[in-house]
Amino acid sequence: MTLHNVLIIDDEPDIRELLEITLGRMQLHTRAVGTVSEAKRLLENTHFDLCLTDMRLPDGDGIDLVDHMQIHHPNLPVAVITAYGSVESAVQALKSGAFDFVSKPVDLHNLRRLVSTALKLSQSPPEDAGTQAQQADPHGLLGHTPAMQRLNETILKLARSQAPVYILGESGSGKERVAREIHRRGPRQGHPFVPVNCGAIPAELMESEFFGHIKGSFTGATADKQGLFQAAQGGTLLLDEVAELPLHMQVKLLRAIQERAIKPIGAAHEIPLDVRILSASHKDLAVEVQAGRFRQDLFYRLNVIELRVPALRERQEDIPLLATHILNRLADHWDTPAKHLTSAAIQALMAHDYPGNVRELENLLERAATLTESNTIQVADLRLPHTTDTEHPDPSSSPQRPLTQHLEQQERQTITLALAQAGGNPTLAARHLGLTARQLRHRLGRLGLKHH
Ligand SMILES: Nc1ncnc2c1ncn2[C@@H]1O[C@H](COP(=O)(O)OP(=O)(O)OP(=O)(O)O)[C@@H](O)[C@H]1O
Repeated sequence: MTLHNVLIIDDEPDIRELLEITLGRMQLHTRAVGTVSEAKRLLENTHFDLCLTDMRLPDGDGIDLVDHMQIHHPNLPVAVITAYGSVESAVQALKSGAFDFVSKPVDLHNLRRLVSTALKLSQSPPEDAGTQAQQADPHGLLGHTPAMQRLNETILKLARSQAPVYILGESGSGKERVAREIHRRGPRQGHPFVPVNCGAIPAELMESEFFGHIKGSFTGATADKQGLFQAAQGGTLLLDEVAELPLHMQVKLLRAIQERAIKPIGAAHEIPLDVRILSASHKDLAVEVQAGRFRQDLFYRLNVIELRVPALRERQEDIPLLATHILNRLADHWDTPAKHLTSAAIQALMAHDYPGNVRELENLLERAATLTESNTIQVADLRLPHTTDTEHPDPSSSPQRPLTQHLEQQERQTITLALAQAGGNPTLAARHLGLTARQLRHRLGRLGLKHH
């Protein structure tokens, strides 16, 4: 077995020694230097698997080194050691491309976690965003437009970092899919990805949902319950619709992120956390902060890196590819031959505005594929607002009907998705939907969805 090589940069001999001893016990080989220039020299002719640098060095700061490595050694993970409580410099280092940080005094548990993540990274060099494999990947983000290629490239970079990412984009534009990709392409891939819809959990249950509780800690707590943070241990937690978090939860969340630990309700001790936090919203959080509805300190912690998912109307050229993919998926699902769009129908799809983005395209095609008997979908079958066939009005689209239908379809999709994400487990799906298991059963019955 080859020993992994770690470069330590710190000007305090005591800390250098402590780190060398600790990493040595982890069967790692170390080299330690005290200045930026020595580090740069060593990096030129020695292979390293990880670099651990202090922030304040005699001839520069840790950020200079992070910048240098992004250019000259982009595949080498670098982590910074920050002074106790200096959140700003940690955030700045993450923004510059450091994959993680530890704060002084260095906690050995955190250090070990960081090192093992880093070593996974250095074993798997970044992939090429444009590969065929990725385009054919059913879980990946489809799209050839420059906007999507840029997004895919950024995702691969962010997957290698542990920095919190705030994903901003219109409803249905693919924010959750982006978050899944960040998780799936990074070193946490073998661990859970837990999406939480912050708008769907009743405020009074939120603390227990997030942090868990101990049996008997409040009326109704009849058994110990693991919270969502613990469910995501080792993996990634997506705080979806994060702008909906009530202020009292924002405080608790900030604390959990800062301390990297949680305390279940009624528990005597904190539990250390190893969870990467991603968040998403269709609302602009900066605006929410200005309006006093979102805490600035939490915003600052979540929004270390901001990633915008383009609206579908900004990448119209991707619509044919997406449409074909969706129709093929439906055909697979229904076990029928795939339906095709006429070129006029493709044109019409490309000209549509999509306030509901990719999800709207999916719904629209599902409706068209369901209602069209033939294997070819024509413009009229799409029932786009400006292409409605006025000579043959559809009796089912009386003024009140479309909204009810639309809502029902949304509900159906949300529930189906939740069940799929929960691996078919209705209790888990109900929890993610903010419903009781009984409420979910009732809805499944009403929508005619059978669940086995
Ligand atoms: N680039 C893409 N390629 C393939 N499918 C996509 C892409 N973007 C989005 N989708 C699909 O569109 C649907 C909506 O995406 P997703 O749920 O990620 O959006 P969202 O922005 O999180 O929505 P919301 O704002 O409602 O939470 C999903 O079924 C997703 O798989």
